[in-house]
Formats: sequence, structure tokens, C-alpha cells
Amino acid sequence: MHHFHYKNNKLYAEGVPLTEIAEAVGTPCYIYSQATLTHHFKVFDNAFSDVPHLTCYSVKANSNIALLKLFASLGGGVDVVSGGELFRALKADVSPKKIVFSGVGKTEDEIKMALEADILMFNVESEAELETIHEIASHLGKIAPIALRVNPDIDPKTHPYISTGLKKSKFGIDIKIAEQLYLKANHIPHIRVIGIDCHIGSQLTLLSPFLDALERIKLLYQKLEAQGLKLQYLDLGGGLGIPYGEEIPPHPTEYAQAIKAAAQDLNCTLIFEPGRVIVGNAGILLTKVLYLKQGKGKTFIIVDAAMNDLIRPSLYHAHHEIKPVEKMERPLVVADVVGPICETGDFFAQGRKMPLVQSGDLLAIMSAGAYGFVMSSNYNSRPRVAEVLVNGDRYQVIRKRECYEDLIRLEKIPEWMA
Ligand SMILES: Cc1ncc(COP(=O)(O)O)c(C=O)c1O
Ligand SMILES: N[C@@H](CCCC[NH3+])C(=O)O
Repeated sequence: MHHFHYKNNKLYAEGVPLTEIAEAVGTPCYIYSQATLTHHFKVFDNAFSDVPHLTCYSVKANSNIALLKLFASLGGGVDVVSGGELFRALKADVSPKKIVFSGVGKTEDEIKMALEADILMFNVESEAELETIHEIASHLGKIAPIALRVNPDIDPKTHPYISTGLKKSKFGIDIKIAEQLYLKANHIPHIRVIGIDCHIGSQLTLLSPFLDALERIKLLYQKLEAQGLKLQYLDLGGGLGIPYGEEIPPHPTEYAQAIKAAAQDLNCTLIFEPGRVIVGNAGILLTKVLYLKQGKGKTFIIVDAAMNDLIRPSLYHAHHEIKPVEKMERPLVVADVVGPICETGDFFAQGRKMPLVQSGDLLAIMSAGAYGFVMSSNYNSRPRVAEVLVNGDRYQVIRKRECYEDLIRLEKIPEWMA
């Protein structure tokens, strides 16, 4: 379904021309399609509708509270990795019993907050963390529901920065020692062992690493069951990739069929933590061309968005399609699309065939709904941009553009300098 589409050579988000949003809200800004968000969530969730499951949207991909509210209204839970994400989820009225808490470095305050909220479970990533959770739970007179996040040592065949399920990575508990830790955890008074979890990486474009990981997890699950430890939840994390350019990742229904077939002999509730596959292609970053500049043997298209707004190209050399908001007869050039920041790494595309745009033209940087706004910063003291949600013919700003005052609001000049 294409909710970002051309009509009369103009790019629309659902029923709204992007030129209209640019005029009213200004650029740069993020624009999300509610129809796409809803469709992606439903396609994923419905693919598992014939088995007990819970879709826990991974908040880190895009944490805007309006989006969390939307997924909660569709019956979703969430996967959080910090107190801040938990706070947002609770504000968005996500049911605490649909919240899982992952992450290698949960602080005491975060653990306390999650215990007080009565979340579904902690995905525990080390023995030391398990002990801390136990200590805090016993202070509070609570029982902490947990799963161990097991590292199955599988190569997800994705970018090294977003691979998490290899033995050498910081994530999860080595599958070789997980069994012992399970048996130990099962006897800790303020801990209730209810699940098993793994997450091997992000932007996976093959099914096989998911299935290889599941095979290993399944073996451990069955070993534990044989020893009388029956786990109620099997959390397979997130990671399903999306097409940014040429790649063709498995469709969620294909993914679901393969997982369901492999897990059919396990009598448990499946949990998923999809992020990118739900929001990635439901958002764009709208930007305006500021200047054209002829470099040595190449053209620079300088736009008003920068790496502080969308860091994926700079950080991972990630590919994002860049489309003109108004299609015109223009010759093609090979260009670098760059931002105003004082870093050579501040680019959205390098050596890309682009229409020879002019100053004032609008461009849409596609597939920017996941790990876009959430990874933005104030580098170069650039206010963070607005986020806009489109719903049919309507749209609304769901996060205002920051102003210069916002940039210094939390800062203080020491008294001795006054
Ligand atoms: C524990 C965990 N769950 C879920 C996700 C979501 O991943 P994705 O956005 O690739 O679906 C991540 C990010 O990789 C993660 O670290
Ligand atoms: N930030 C990464 C994904 C990280 C996944 C987090 N576990 C990206 O933009 O692709």
C-alpha cells in the first residue's frame, strides 16, 4: 500500500500534498502516514492471529507518544529499553501487562519504576542484572517476572553496528551458560521465570538467521521443560528488514508462517518486538534545497536537513531514496545531497543520480519513519524538527519544532560568572 504517492506530479502523504505541509509547518519536518502505520501493524499482528501471541512494538524505532497511542489502540504492547521509554508508554496508556523491558544496562531506578508499574516481564541480559532485579523486588515486596535474553550466536547478516546475536556482542546471555542460570533463577524467591527471549539484530533481509536462532532457543526451551521448568512466553525480538532500495526482505506473512511452523510444537505465547517493519516506510523527512554548489567534478545539493535530523546515512552508510516533491522536467546529474553541518560525514546521498533541482525545491527523504527522529540531536545547536501525522485529508503536528529558547532551557550560567 502506497500512502506516499504522486498525483499530478506532486508527492502526497495520503490525501495531503507535501507542499501544503511544507508551507504550514516549515522544513525540515518528519511526516508520518497513519494509514501506513495502521496497515503495517495490522499486517504483522494478523499474521500471527491464529496462535497465542503479543506484538510488542519496539519503542526505540519511533517513540512519539501519538504513535504509541495508535498501536495501543490496535491492541499492541511495547518493548522498552529505558525508563524514558517506559514513561512514554505509560503516558500513552499502553497496558503495563503488555510491556517488556529489554536492555543490557537497566539502572536501579528503571527496575524500580518497571516493578512498580507491574510490567509483563524483564528481558534479563546478565546474571548481575538478575541479582539486582531480585534485590529491588524483595525491597518492594514484589515478585519480578523475567525472561532471560539468550544470545544464540547467530550471524544475522546485517550491518555490524546493528548485529546483536553474535557471541562477541554485548547482548544477551551466552546460550551455553543460560541453562544453568535458568535453573538458578527458578529458585530465587522474588523472581518468577516466565519466558525466554532473543533478538539477533536489525534490518534482517533473510529468514534463515531467524530460524537458526529459533532452533537453538527451542532446544534450550525443551531442555528446561524436561527439567520441570515450563516457560509461558517465547520472545523472538524484532529485526525484520524493510526495502530501503533494492533489497527484498521477507514479507511479514512469510516470516510469520516460517516462525509458526518452527514453533508449533511449543505450547507457549509468542512475543514479537518489531520496530522498523512497522514504522520505517510509514515516514519521510521533508527538506528544502538551499543551494546548489559545483564541486570538483561533482554537484552538491545542499538541503536544510542534516545528519543531526537523520543520522542513518552518516552512521551506517544507509541508503534512503530521495524524491522530488514536485516532479518537473529536469536534466539528471550525479550529486551529493548534503546538509549544513560542519562535518564531511553530513550527507544523505553520495554520487546519486538526481534531477538537477533548484534552490527552494522540496525533497522527500524516504523510509525515515524508523530510527529517524529518535536518533536526532541538537548538534550545531540545530533545533529538533517538527513531526507531523497525516490521517486522510487531515494532518496535525504531533511534536513541535524546537525553538532556540528550548536549546538553552536546561542550561545555567554558574553564579561565579554572573
Ligand atoms: C531488544 C530489541 N528488540 C527489538 C528491536 C527492534 O528491532 P527492529 O526495529 O529491527 O524490528 C531491537 C533493535 O534492534 C532490539 O534491540
Ligand atoms: N539505529 C539502527 C537500528 C538499531 C536497532 C537497535 N537495536 C538503524 O537505524 O538502523
